[in-house]
Amino acid sequence: MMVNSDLLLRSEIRRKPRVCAVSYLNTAPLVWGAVNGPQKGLLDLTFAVPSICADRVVEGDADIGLVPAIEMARHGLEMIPIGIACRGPVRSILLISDRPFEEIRTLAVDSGSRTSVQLARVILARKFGVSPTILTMDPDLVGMLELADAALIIGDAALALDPAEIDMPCLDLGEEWVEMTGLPFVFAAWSGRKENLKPELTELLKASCLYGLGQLDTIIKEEADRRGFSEDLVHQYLTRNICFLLGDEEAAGLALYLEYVRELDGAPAAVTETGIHDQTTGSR
Ligand SMILES: C=C(O[C@@H]1C=C(C(=O)O)C=C[C@H]1O)C(=O)O
Repeated sequence: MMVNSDLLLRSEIRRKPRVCAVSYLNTAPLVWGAVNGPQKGLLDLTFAVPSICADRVVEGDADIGLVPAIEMARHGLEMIPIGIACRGPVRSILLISDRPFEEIRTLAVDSGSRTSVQLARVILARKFGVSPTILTMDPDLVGMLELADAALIIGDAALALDPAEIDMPCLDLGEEWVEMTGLPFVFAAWSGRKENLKPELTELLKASCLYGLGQLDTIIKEEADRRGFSEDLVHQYLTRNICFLLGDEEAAGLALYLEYVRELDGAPAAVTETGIHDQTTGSR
């Protein structure tokens, strides 16, 4: 008995950290070191849409995940200051409407999203004075607009659309947020239960990200090819739209977002930060 529990304990200790990353293009730099670089083989890494990343962390199936900001707050998770943020247009969070925004009564949202659904509610309420009913669906613009007045599409599905070719009112919610508040917006960050955010793991994730940021030319070529996007789009997206290192301004943007969501319907607490104390921002 003693021997068995001892073995169990040791295998627990040796088990690789279970990390759930977002499957979209924006996550490639964050995991590049863990997939292709010096951190390769050190993590039990899986990929999923953001809503599933949150579920895996909350249900204990992952130690840490790229968790949508709203879910970090809802579940009292801690975060490390590395994730997906923007300081202007984000390009991949699009709200497309078949009528003026003030007339939206129903909004179909991508089932992979959690943070941007609440961001859409905040922008629609504060700027356009509407509080639509939310319908959760697969990210198919035509199908969404058959059932709702407007559609929220995120991630690679949004990158596959060309906003210039959409003949309907279209909002970039990153741009809307920055215009409204003067602060960056944080969509997701590496996050988990306090006891799982071990310093070695947070250092490893930081090293993987820094490695990725040093390999952007390679990432742009390989990911453009793999995902069927133009290199120009991927270059613009990863070097101008998305920020990866979260600093004090991102923290302020996150706190304000949570306050605005709380004003809409009460609840989410603040998110606490842990692990890495280097507050360099990722703006370029
Ligand atoms: C900017 C993005 O951020 C994403 C949006 C999220 C959300 O809406 O819950 C969560 C994770 C991020 O990957 C995007 O994927 O387009």
